[in-house]
Order: sequence, then structure tokens, then C-alpha cells
Amino acid sequence: NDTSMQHRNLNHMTREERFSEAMRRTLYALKVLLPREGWTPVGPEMKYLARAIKEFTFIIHAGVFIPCIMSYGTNEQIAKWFPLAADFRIIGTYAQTELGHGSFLRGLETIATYDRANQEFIINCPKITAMKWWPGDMGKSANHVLLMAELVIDGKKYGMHGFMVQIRDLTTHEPLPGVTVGDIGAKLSFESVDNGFLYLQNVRIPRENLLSKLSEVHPDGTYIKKGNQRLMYGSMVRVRVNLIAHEIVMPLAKACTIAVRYSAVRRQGLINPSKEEVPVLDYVAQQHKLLPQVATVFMAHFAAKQLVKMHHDYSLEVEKGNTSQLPELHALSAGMKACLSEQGAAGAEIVRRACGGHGYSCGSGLPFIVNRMLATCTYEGENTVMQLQCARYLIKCADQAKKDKLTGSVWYLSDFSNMSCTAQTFGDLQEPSVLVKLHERRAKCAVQHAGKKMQNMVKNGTPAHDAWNMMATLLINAARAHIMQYVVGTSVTYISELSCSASLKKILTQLCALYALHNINSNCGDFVKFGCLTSAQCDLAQEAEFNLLKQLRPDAVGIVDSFDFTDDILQSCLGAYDGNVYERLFEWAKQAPMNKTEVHQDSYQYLQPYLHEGRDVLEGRGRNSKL
Ligand SMILES: CCCCCCCCCCCCCCCCCCCCCCCC(=O)SCCNC(=O)CCNC(=O)[C@H](O)C(C)(C)COP(=O)(O)OP(=O)(O)OC[C@H]1O[C@@H](n2cnc3c(N)ncnc32)[C@H](O)[C@@H]1OP(=O)(O)O
Ligand SMILES: Cc1cc2nc3c(=O)[nH]c(=O)nc-3n(C[C@H](O)[C@H](O)[C@H](O)COP(=O)(O)OP(=O)(O)OC[C@H]3O[C@@H](n4cnc5c(N)ncnc54)[C@H](O)[C@@H]3O)c2cc1C
Repeated sequence: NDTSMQHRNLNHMTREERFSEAMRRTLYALKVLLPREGWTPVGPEMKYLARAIKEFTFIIHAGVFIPCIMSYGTNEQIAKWFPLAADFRIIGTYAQTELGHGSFLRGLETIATYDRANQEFIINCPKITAMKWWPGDMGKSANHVLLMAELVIDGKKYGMHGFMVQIRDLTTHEPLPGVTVGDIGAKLSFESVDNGFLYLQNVRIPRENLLSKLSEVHPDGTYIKKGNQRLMYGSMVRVRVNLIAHEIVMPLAKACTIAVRYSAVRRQGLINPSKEEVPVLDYVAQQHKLLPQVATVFMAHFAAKQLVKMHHDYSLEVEKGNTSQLPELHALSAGMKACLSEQGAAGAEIVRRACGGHGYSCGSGLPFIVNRMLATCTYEGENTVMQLQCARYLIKCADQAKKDKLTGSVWYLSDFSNMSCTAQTFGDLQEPSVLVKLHERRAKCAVQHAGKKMQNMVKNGTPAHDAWNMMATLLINAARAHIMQYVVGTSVTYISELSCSASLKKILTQLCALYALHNINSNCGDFVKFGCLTSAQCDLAQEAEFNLLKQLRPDAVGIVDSFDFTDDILQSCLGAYDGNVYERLFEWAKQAPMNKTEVHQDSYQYLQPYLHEGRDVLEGRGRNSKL
């Protein structure tokens, strides 16, 4: 209810206005919302933050830069930089990606050379491709970066390390000497974020600015390794774990809220010719577009909660020096981020398109969501690269399963029990336990299929790296199958253990079955090819899905209402709680800058000659235009 936090009409703002507005809101919110003593907003504040996050800037500062200080800094470095960053007295970003490299980190070209005489690092971007490019908040806001660069001592390279580098003066905010920094220009989304470029030439930083939790450089240039170097990739694992809730589940829930509410209001056409026009939500085709996406929101939410818990438990183990869970967590976080962002982004577009012409209007709030979700498929690990990382782990586990009993998320790879499906009715295929088994079997066969193909190629003389490259599509499918079985399995377990009313549990169970069946019906080729289902059972799977659409239709609006978004957060003429779609759209359009005047001066200026000539012709004075 604080007017300072009420949304302005972002669609009618320029990019610079949106950048300024996001900064104003974020810093105002920081002052008002968050308790000064700490960075852990609780209760309604956190709920508000999570729902309003798209309107804030400094997400990289808060969601990546600060956690990196905690992950890579020594206690002294944390004590120095965390309080400054937590209170926004320094603004930072995570500067890793370069103009020439984003996925292949061993190809990064920014260099940090140790200068023993002065006990400093000299930072250089040796060529244009080494320039840092993309980091959020870097173009105009950040005055510090957590710079990921190749450490070099006496000509020897030690790999990527994290360095704290100040890039702007803390008083004037001007770039420091040797620093060329700016905004990278308009993008598909994140209009309010100043993703930036950063070119460093002979920038000197103290030796103490090498974040030294995992390794350090002594004054004489001696390099000391202090832990599992793969922890250097730890920040990316954490962001992949965290972004699922914030950037996939939350936006998809908003898009579904808008589309389902609108579909309950929008009347268009007839089902029974003798009856009145129906709400488009009564069309099974519309239900088939919307309800599986609503189910995805819940299943991704449940699976993400499990992954966050796994990351938390892993982090506690790392503190004790035990990094044994890292390979499994890396594979799962990489695979989940890739597969759920792919499903989420596609799902947001499906529900946007289901809103017809008004879904194409920015007044619906949907284009903003769709475009922003598209970025989740690229940042924090491009999806294909992430799926291949996940597949790399699965192939290794499949080999190990031949001699060991596996545990964790890959346990099913060593399950050699009879997994054939005995379903005779579509009701059998709505059973959670049957759906879990089907997904486990499909995943196991997909992993084994990819592995076998590569083994055969290598046996026939193909180098392993070429076999890997040629089977990439099968490996990606195996990663997707693995994640789908994880999402279905964790959701079934989560719902079964949830203490809630029987009616709520029934709805959640139906949504889980709908998610699983939609996945089966969208990938039935795999399920038949791997002998998981017969062709007749595939027909039953379709019947089972359609039956669930019918059962869930009456509760569709109630289910999305349970996401509890305010109209102010949704920013949608189609999804407002009161359902006054047409009045809101008209009011919204009238506010467009184009409608400030009845006659748009520029259009009149260019049209004027033609308008006058047309008038003359109509009034019989002029000749017919040659046009
Ligand atoms: C009121 C005020 C409010 C204020 C603001 C409001 C804020 C509210 C709170 C904030 C909450 C926010 C939550 C989060 C939301 C986030 C929003 C996100 C916004 C955009 C962020 C985007 C940021 C970025 O994009 S950063 C850059 C990301 N870049 C990447 O991900 C690069 C991807 N590439 C790689 O990771 C590597 O190159 C890789 C893995 C592909 C290959 O590496 P490499 O060549 O070295 O390894 P391999 O040879 O393939 O494998 C070797 C070996 O290593 C293992 N391994 C690889 N990676 C990892 C890893 N990460 N962890 C562990 N192990 C790893 C691999 O498995 C191999 O192991 P083997 O045993 O040898 O098989
Ligand atoms: C909105 C947004 C915000 C971002 N924020 C940040 C930030 O704050 N900090 C930061 O450091 N970076 C940031 N990034 C950069 C982001 O992390 C990179 O864009 C991402 O890692 C992908 O790398 P790339 O752009 O080099 O793509 P590439 O790796 O060049 O991908 C191009 C194509 O090559 C394919 N490809 C690449 N490698 C392989 C492979 N091994 N096998 C098969 N196919 C492959 C990919 O699948 C893709 O199709 C951001 C990007 C975006 C879009």
C-alpha cells in the first residue's frame, strides 16, 4: 500500500526511465523493507520480494556478488567486504563472461599477472574478445566487480580465479584509470538492468584482493592450493539452484494466473450451437494449453525445494571439507536449470499465445514475462552445455552401475527389477507410483542407449571425443529424461508427505499426474521405443491426460488464485482479480504516450500533403493522385 512502491506503467517508459525507476524502487525498498541488521527479509517482506523481484535491479549484486564473497573469500575478506556489500555501500557484479567466451571458461582471456615487486596483480584484457561482456548491474551501477580471470605468476598459468576489482570512484562514480565500462545496449528483456561491458588495461589491485578461500599467493609469489578447485565453480551451482524458484517458477506462475483468469472471462465461439458463447477455458484445446503449465509450476516448485535442500546440506558438508556430493549436485543443478528453464520458457509462450491478440499486447503483462524467461535458457550456463554436463555425469554413473549399487538421484540406473508396465485402464496410468516407474525406466533406457551408441562407435575406432560430439543429441535427451524422472519422483514424494487437507492433496496429486502424463504424451516415442509402454497404453495415457483436464477445469481459477499475486505485481489488464479485462485494456491504451494528443504532430506533418490532396480529390477540385 506504499505509493512509493506502486508500479509505474513500465510499458510506456523508455529504457533509461525503466533503469532509473528500478533503481529508485530497489533502494527505497531496501531502506523500508529490509531490517538494517541483516540481509534476511522474513515473512511478508520475503514473500513480497520474491513476487516483486522482476521490478528490482541489483539482482546480480544481491544474488551473485554477495554470495561469491561468502564462497570465495577468507574470513578477513568476508569481514571487510560483506558488510559494505550487504548495505549497498559498494555495488558489485559477477564479471566472468567475455565478448569471446561465455560457456567455455577455460577459454577466458582476461589475465591477472602477479607483480612481486609491488605485491599487486596487474589486470589486463589483452584483446577485444577478452573484454567482459554481459554482467548485470555492471554498465552504470556497479563500482566493484568480482572479476574471474586467469592467474599468471612468472609466466605460468594457474586457471580462473576471483579478484575483487574496484572500477568506479566511490565519490564521483567515474570509471577509474584503465577502466572502460558501459552499457551493452538494448536486449530482448531485462530492460531495467544495465548489463555492461568492461575493458581493463593495466589496472593494479593489491595482492589481498585475490579471493583466497580456495587458493592464495604469498608475497614472494608462491601459489598455494587450499581446497577442491572445482569449488571455484561453486557460485554458478548456487545461482542455478536459486534461479529456478525466482526466475522460472515465479514468472510461469504469473503467466498462468493471467492466462487462466483471462480464459475464464473471455467468451468466444460456441461449443453447443444452441447455447451461448462459451468462456474459452471450456475448450479442451485451451485446457490442454494451460493446465499442464499450471502443473509445471507446482512440480518445478516442489523439485526446486528439494534441490535447495540438497544444496544446503551439501554446503554444510563442504564446510567440514567433504565435497563428495559436488559431482551429483553439479549434474542435478545443471540439468534442472536447463530442463526447467526450457519447459518454463516454452510454457510461458504457450499460455501467452492462448490469450489471442490481447496476449500480444504489453498490457497483458505476458510479453514481459515470456521475454524475460527466455534469458533463463542462456544465462548461468547455456542450456545445451548444461545438459551435456548432466549427461557426462549420467554416462559415468551408468558405467559404475554395472558393478555398484548407486544411490542419490541416479539410483534407478542400478535398478534391474522388472519395470514393465501392466496398466490396463487410463486410471491405472494416473497412479503416481506407475508414473514414477515409467519415468525411471525411460530415463534408464535413454542413458544406456546413449552410452551404448558411443561405446559401439569407440569399438569401431571412432575417437571418444568424436563419439561424444556425434551422440550429443542422445545425451541431451538422456539428461532431459533424468531430470523429468527426478521432478516427477520428488513431487510424488513431496505431495505424499505433505500435511494438508484431503481435498488439497487430491488436487496436487491430479496436477502431478497431469504433469507426468503430459510429459509422457509429449515424448511417447521414447516410452514406446524403450518398451516402457505399448501403443495401446499410449492411447490410455492420452485418455488419462484428457480425463485430468476435465477434472481440474472447475478448480482452474482457484488454483491460480492460490499463487496469491496482487494486481500490482501482475501488472496485467487480462489477469486482474476483478476480471474487468476490456475496461482495463482501454484505460491502459489511453495512457500510452502516443495518445497524449489527439493529432500526433509528426504523423500529421508527414501525412499533410497527402491528406490535403485526398480532400481536394474527394471535393472534386484535384485530379486523381498518380498513387
Ligand atoms: C529490497 C531490495 C532488493 C534487492 C534486490 C533483490 C534481490 C533479492 C534476493 C536475490 C535472490 C536471487 C536468487 C537468484 C536469482 C538469479 C537471477 C539470475 C540473473 C542472471 C544471472 C546470470 C549470471 C551469469 O550468467 S554468470 C556466468 C555463467 N556462466 C556459466 O555458467 C559458464 C558455463 N560453463 C561452465 O560452467 C564450464 O565452462 C563447463 C562446466 C561447461 C566446462 O568447464 P570445464 O571445461 O572446466 O570442465 P569440464 O572439462 O567440462 O569438466 C571437468 C570436471 O569438472 C566438473 N565440473 C564442471 N563444472 C562444475 C561445477 N560447476 N561444479 C562442480 N564440478 C564441475 C565436471 O563435472 C568434470 O568432472 P569429471 O569428474 O571430470 O567428469
Ligand atoms: C540476460 C543475461 C544476463 C547475464 N548476466 C551475466 C552476468 O551477470 N555475469 C556473467 O559473467 N555473464 C552473464 N551472462 C552471460 C551468460 O552467462 C552467457 O551468455 C552464457 O554463459 C552463454 O555463453 P555464450 O554467450 O558464450 O554462448 P556460447 O557458449 O557461445 O553458445 C552459443 C551456442 O554454442 C553452443 N555451444 C557452446 N559450447 C558448446 C558445447 N561444448 N557443446 C555443444 N554446444 C555448445 C551453445 O549451445 C549455443 O547454442 C548473462 C547473459 C544474459 C543473456
